[in-house]
Parts: sequence; C-alpha cells; structure tokens
Amino acid sequence: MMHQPNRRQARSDRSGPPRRRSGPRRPPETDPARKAALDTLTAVRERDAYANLVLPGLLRDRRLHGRDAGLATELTYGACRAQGLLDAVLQACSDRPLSEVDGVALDALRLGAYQLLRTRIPAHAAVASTVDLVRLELGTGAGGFVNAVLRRVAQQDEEAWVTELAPDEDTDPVGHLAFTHAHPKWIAQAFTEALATDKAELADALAADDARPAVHLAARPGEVSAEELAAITGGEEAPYSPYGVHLDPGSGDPGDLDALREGLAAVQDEGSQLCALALTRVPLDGPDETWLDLCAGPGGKAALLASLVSMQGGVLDAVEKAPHRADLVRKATTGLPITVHVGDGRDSGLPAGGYDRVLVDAPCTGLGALRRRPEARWRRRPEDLTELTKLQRELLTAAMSLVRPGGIVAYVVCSPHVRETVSVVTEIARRTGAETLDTREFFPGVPNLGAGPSVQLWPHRHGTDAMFCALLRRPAE
Ligand SMILES: C[S@@+](CC[C@H](N)C(=O)[O-])C[C@H]1O[C@@H](n2cnc3c(N)ncnc32)[C@H](O)[C@@H]1O
Repeated sequence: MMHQPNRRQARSDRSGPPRRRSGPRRPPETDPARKAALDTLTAVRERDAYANLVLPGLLRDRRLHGRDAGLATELTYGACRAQGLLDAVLQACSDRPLSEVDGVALDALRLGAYQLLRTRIPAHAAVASTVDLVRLELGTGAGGFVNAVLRRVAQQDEEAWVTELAPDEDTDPVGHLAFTHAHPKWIAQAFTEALATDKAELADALAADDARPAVHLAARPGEVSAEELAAITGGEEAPYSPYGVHLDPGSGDPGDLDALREGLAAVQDEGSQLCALALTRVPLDGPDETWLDLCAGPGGKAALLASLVSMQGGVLDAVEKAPHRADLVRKATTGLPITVHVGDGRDSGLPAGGYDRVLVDAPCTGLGALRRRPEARWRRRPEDLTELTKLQRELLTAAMSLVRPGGIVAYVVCSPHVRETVSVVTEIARRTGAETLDTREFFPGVPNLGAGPSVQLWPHRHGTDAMFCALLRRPAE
C-alpha cells in the first residue's frame, strides 16, 4: 500500500521518535526503496537530472516492484515537489546553514522531512530509516547530525511549521500561499496574474499543482476510439477531448500498456490534445491539406495532427531543432504522412506562405506542467523568461510568414505566465497584422474559459496541464 500525503492532519505519534537506548549500536539496515529515492534526489541535485526519467530506470535496474516501487516513487516525487518548504523547516532545525551541509546528507534530510511532514509513515520509522541510509552512505558522524535535525522536525506537524515559518498572511498573501503549497513565490505570483481572480482560487490552483496528476492517453485517430481505448486500458473517457482517456494516478507504468506498445495510443495531457485539435477546427476557405508543426519534438501533437491531416488526404511537415528529439518525432509518427526536418524553426528554409495550418508549440518555462515534473518548480528561474520570450516571439513571427494568406496559426505554450502567453501573442499580432480569433469557440464543451480571446487551461479548473492556446489568422491578401 502506498503512503499517501497527509497534509493538514496532525500526526498521532507526534511525541517523536524514541531516543536510542544506550548499548551497542545496531548495524544500519539497507532499504532499497529509500535508497532508490535518495539516489534519484542526488542525481537531480548534482546533474540537473529529471526525477521522472532517472527513477523508472533505477527501479527497473534494481528490480523494485509493487510496494517498494510505490514507496520510492511517492518519496522521490514528494520530496522534489516540496523541496522549498522542506528546506525552510530543515533550516529552522539545523545549527548549520543548509548550504554547508553535505549534499547527500541534505538529500537524505529532505527525504526524512518529507516522510515526517507529508506521509503517514510513523516518525520513528522515518527517522531511523533515514539515519540508516546516511550511516551507510556517509558514516556515523553524519548519521548523528541527521538524527538530531530530524528529531527537531518531528516535534510538530506540517501545519504548525507553516504557521511558524510562512510569510504573514495579511501583509504577504501570495508569499503565504506559495509557502503553504510549496511553490516559489515568483511562480505563485505568475499564477495570480494569469488567473486575475481571488486568493481562494490561487489556493486551489497551487493545491492542484501540488497533487499527483492522472496519466492521460490520446487514442490515435482512425486506429481506435477513446471508448475502445478506455475499455482496453481500464481508464475513463476524458471529459473534453474526443481522443482522450484518463488513467488513475498510480495505475502503474503506462509504457507497459499493449495499446501504447502497438502504437494505438500515446501518453498526452488532455490539454495538449485540445490545443492541437483547436488548430484543426477553425474553418478555412480554400485548400486544407498542408500543415506544419514548427517545434515538434518529441512528437505528441505531431502524431495527432499527422493522423488528422492524413484522414483528409493531406501531409504534415515537422521541424525540430534537436536531432535526438527529431528522432522521437519520427518514432511517434511511424506510418503517418509526415516529413521531419532537423532545423531552426526561425529559419527553416521551408516555403513562405506554403502552409494552410501551422502549430507553434514553443519552448517555454513549463510552469503549466509542474505537476508532471516534480523538481521543475525549484529549478526554473524568472530570468529564464527573457531568452524564452525572445525565442517565442521569433518563432511566432516565422510561423506567420510560413502560413498562407487566410491560413491559421496556433500559438501554444505549456505555461500560464502572461509574459510567454498573452504578451507574446499581442505583440506579434500587432506587428504582423494577424487577426486574433476567439479561441474559446474551438474548445467546444470546455467550461470556465474566461474572457478570451485566448484560452488558458488550468489543472484546478479543467484537470489538464495549464496549457495556453491562441489562434491567429493571416489576413487574406
Ligand atoms: C514544447 S516542446 C514541443 C512539444 C511537442 N509539440 C509535442 O507535443 O510533443 C518545444 C520543442 O521545440 C524545440 N525547439 C527549441 N528551439 C527550437 C527552434 N528554434 N526551432 C525548432 N524547434 C525548437 C525543443 O527542442 C522542443 O522539442
């Protein structure tokens, strides 16, 4: 059984772990699940690795399944997501600045603190298992330090620590909510600006962003229906995408599903499906058979677009700058009418005015998919926006010249940050004279889409990633 997060619930064993009796020290015990979690956190910290790429490999190599795999996953992703909150508590409990603590000991402290504050694992087990890990990795001295810090962490629950350490709710409401839901303040601030509603909705948005998401599948059009895919996989048909299926969080590795191995479906957030579909739904005068995906890797949207364009006898061109990601596009679209070009979308050499529909799924901060990338919220920096928004403006400008007069461009990012969403679209529409469409019309059945004309999806409103989509038409000449 998986240990579920236990937020806001006071621990019943709050008295803390029992003190070690005097006498011979027992030898430390190895715990393969916690060791896999520790090694993943170390890879994330030392090599900027992605937890959701490292951990599955470790679980496979070490043959961890079932309960052990579940525990390792919960602890790794949980400790990554909550890192800022955990560090604030650990700092309050440590005589040394955390910056001076050995890296592996810090990883172990985060794992221990996560277990103490956000799971039902008994305090004595959380502390003892963490101290054992550290004794095995770093020796007895480091084990003593970790033991002392975690004992202090265990003296109160998460709610009490938040009350003690969070910024004041009245003078810094965004900082308070950011701390409470373990988000950096600049990200909470960006959500506030994009939502433009009240504090209560910001709290919902941050809480949904902190929860474990369902896996979404996209049925390949023409191969299998969503209804059939749901029946084969044991999932449920998605509420908005006609190709979408939702699996339960924790329903195992979707890569093991036959439907995915056989190319009948792919893992793809429902919001991504809706954005790609919106591009295809806008009525066009004239031909409609040559489409372009300007930032295609790893190929999720390209696969959907290529399937749909092939059903009307058309073809898709795809551009991707990174050669290994272009290979992923080829793999994702096997058997479909697509040509993959390795190149820079800003200067692709493809024919100007040569496309009826163009997708610009631009590189972005990814602030809209933080649920799916556990460490990303602590790695991204506001400074990243300057370079990314420049690239986004350049790619959208290129798309406006690649689409034919009267043709449609979809500008999509997986972010709600207004600097990479509305600001980019407004500026490029003004500069190129593009017509901004009411994008909400092309998300049929999706509620709560705000004032338009662009669409911002949200985990707490729609159960999707926070995808942004704007549809632009190049004026007819
Ligand atoms: C958000 S991802 C696209 C996701 C993809 N559309 C999908 O649904 O699977 C952005 C992609 O753009 C690529 N990229 C970055 N700079 C680029 C450029 N100048 N031209 C073309 N592709 C670029 C990145 O390597 C990355 O694969």
